[in-house]
Amino acid sequence: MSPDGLPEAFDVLVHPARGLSGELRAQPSKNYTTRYLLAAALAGGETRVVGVATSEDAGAMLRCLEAWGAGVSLVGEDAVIRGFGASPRAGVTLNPGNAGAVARFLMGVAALTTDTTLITDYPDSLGKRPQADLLEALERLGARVNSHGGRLPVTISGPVQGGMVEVSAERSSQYASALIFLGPLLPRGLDLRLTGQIKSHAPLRQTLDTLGAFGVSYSASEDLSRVSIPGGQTYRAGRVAVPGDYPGSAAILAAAALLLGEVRLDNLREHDLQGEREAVAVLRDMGADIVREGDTLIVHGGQPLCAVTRDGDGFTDAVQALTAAAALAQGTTTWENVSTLRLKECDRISDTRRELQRLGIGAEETADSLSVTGAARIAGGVTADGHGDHRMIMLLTLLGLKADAPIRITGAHHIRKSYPLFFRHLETLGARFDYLPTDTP
Ligand SMILES: O=C(O)C1=C[C@@H](OP(=O)(O)O)[C@@H](O)[C@H](O)C1
Ligand SMILES: C=C(OP(=O)(O)O)C(=O)O
Repeated sequence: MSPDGLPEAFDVLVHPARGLSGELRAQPSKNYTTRYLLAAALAGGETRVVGVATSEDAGAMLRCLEAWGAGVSLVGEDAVIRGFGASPRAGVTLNPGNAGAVARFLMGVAALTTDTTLITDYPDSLGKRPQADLLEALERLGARVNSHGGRLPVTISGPVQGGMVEVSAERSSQYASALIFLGPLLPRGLDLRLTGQIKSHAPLRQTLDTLGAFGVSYSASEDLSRVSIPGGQTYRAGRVAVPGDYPGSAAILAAAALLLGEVRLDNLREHDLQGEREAVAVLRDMGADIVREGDTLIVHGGQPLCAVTRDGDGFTDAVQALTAAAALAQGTTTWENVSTLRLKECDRISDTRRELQRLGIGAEETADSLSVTGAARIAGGVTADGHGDHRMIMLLTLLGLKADAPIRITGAHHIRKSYPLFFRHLETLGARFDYLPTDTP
């Protein structure tokens, strides 16, 4: 059993639900947790990160920072970090699990060390995700890099001085974020030029926001194609509070919109840099009844939904959740400009299309878009493949709640990557799941 009371590895059987009602507090943001923990470690003194996520990705960051020499103690819901500043230990092997952002941010910082090796125990997921754009930028800065054809495992050694460097932001914003975290600690700082069509602006802004929260100065052009960070700075230790998580909450909001009842979701501040905040506006445009009262969103579910066409890049981690709404909306919804979804925990375009089709829902793809034609009903009674991807599992769960007969989702424990209490939260709203232990983690 794991701390959430669920088997270590399991499939989930999702029972159809008539309605969802009740109140929840949104879990802590994944993206801010990883950033605040890293910045706290890069600071000299002690930082209290208030209300950290308990997901596997947060755990991966804590484990790696500790291996590099940070002091880590968990006090209630907070993490207290004693930083290593600009001097992480040399010769350490880090395993960020399946956490892409964690892996990439650590690769950037590894240029402060000698012989940091990053490995993964997810060779079929993180092990396949591309790292070359970041590794080449680090090499151009003077780092020594060994990789497995631009993929993990990689070994990185500094020192690097800094200066001007280009990095492609076409496949992921995480490469640029990694360099931005490194920049202030380099003697010459960084004059970063982002090349290609920049994707995922929102997490980049969260990275810059984090620098600001730790007293680091920088300047950035409006379109983020240039970021200048003066060198020789320090991250200032202190106290930061993690806001609520919009990507995971988007799945709760979509579930609440699809089913009858009233759901109140607290801890979601209105002015937030998480792009997935846009999920609220998208659901409203589809016909959902969502009202905001301060940090609480109130959903009156069961309204008929209609299709929309949107550029999905601004809310990349909410596309799967919104696809559940699209699968039951009238008409064909298209998420455009979402090519980066192919490079996440699974291929969130092709794999999603296949799972939807298997459930009898019309779906089509192009290189950079996904279109979904809403079905009047979903028969269910089938097994769907979770693809080891927490966001695919959220999507399939929502479809199971709306189906006529239960849907079994394989590898549902991978939900713990970002939202360990996802099933528990839905249970408190009235959903019913059977957890079926499996052998293969
Ligand atoms: O910087 C981050 O924390 C993240 C950036 C996004 O990735 P891409 O920049 O690869 O789109 C997002 O999908 C991921 O969950 C977290
Ligand atoms: C893609 C995701 O995370 P990461 O890139 O950090 O693995 C995600 O949370 O959906």
